[in-house]
Amino acid sequence: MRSADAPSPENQPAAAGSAPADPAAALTGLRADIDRIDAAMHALLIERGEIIDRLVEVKRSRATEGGSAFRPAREASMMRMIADRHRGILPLDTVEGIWRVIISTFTYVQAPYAVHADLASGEAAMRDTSRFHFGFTVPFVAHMGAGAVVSAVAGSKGDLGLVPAFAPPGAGPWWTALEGDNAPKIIARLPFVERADHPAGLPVFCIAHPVTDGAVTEVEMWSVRVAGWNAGAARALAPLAETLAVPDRGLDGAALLVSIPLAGEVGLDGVLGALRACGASVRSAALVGSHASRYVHAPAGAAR
Ligand SMILES: O=C(O)C(=O)C[C@]1(C(=O)O)C=C[C@@H](O)C=C1
Repeated sequence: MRSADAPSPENQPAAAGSAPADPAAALTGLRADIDRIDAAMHALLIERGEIIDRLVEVKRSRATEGGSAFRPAREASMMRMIADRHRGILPLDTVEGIWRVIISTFTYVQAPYAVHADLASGEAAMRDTSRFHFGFTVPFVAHMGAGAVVSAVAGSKGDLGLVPAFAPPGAGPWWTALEGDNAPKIIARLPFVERADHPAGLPVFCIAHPVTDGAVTEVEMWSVRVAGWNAGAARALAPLAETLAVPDRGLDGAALLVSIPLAGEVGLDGVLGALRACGASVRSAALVGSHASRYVHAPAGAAR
């Protein structure tokens, strides 16, 4: 069998600028090549499904495996490999979207789940993000507010939640509901592959029951409650860690969701120290998840 990525010799494209002697025959031949490639890709997807069947059996035999099929670390590394090896005229967005749908749908066939999304800060962008990353086979459930999303995930067997990775005006401290060993956790930040013109670029946190296998811990997410929150503390934190801050319990209380890269120099102690140095007192700090570090992709030749 000829390799799917090599055009048949008789269908080699004419050299640039030179028209083929028989354009109709050339078109027929090129379409035959496209049919051959489509059939090979389809056969590979069917074979991928058979591999997933075997993978499910292996997972069942391992004590470490939980009920959910999500493996965020594996997904992040796959998306990075895909972005790195991509070339040619097909836009990276398309390649990324195709693989997101492949992976999410194969996750779904392993263990069905729904995606609960918070539409409170706009429906169109959140729907686009959900469909881009999870396709149309995985059911989409709309909610108004991140708290409702967290509750839906907590009450489900293995569903996912999507909430904006920013605090819209009036948002509450939804992440405090992630405190506690058995509460849902942040397991990913999407999109995996970040770039300025991403077609589904709304930054979202992905929430699920705690991942027992395959969690990615490059960035830890901490829920921190402080009293004495003030403008100086907010300014001191800004260069140290990405933080969502909303009012909490009384006039000068704040609930913070702090992203702390494990490879970074600051760490949780540095963040808490900076808060204290500005007169804020730290009431509690709880780990509420982790995710892969941002993978910023720039086109070849552009600065990363
Ligand atoms: O590698 C796994 O554990 C899989 O379940 C396979 C697969 C995939 O389709 O590639 C699906 C779900 C996981 O989140 C990661 C990858």
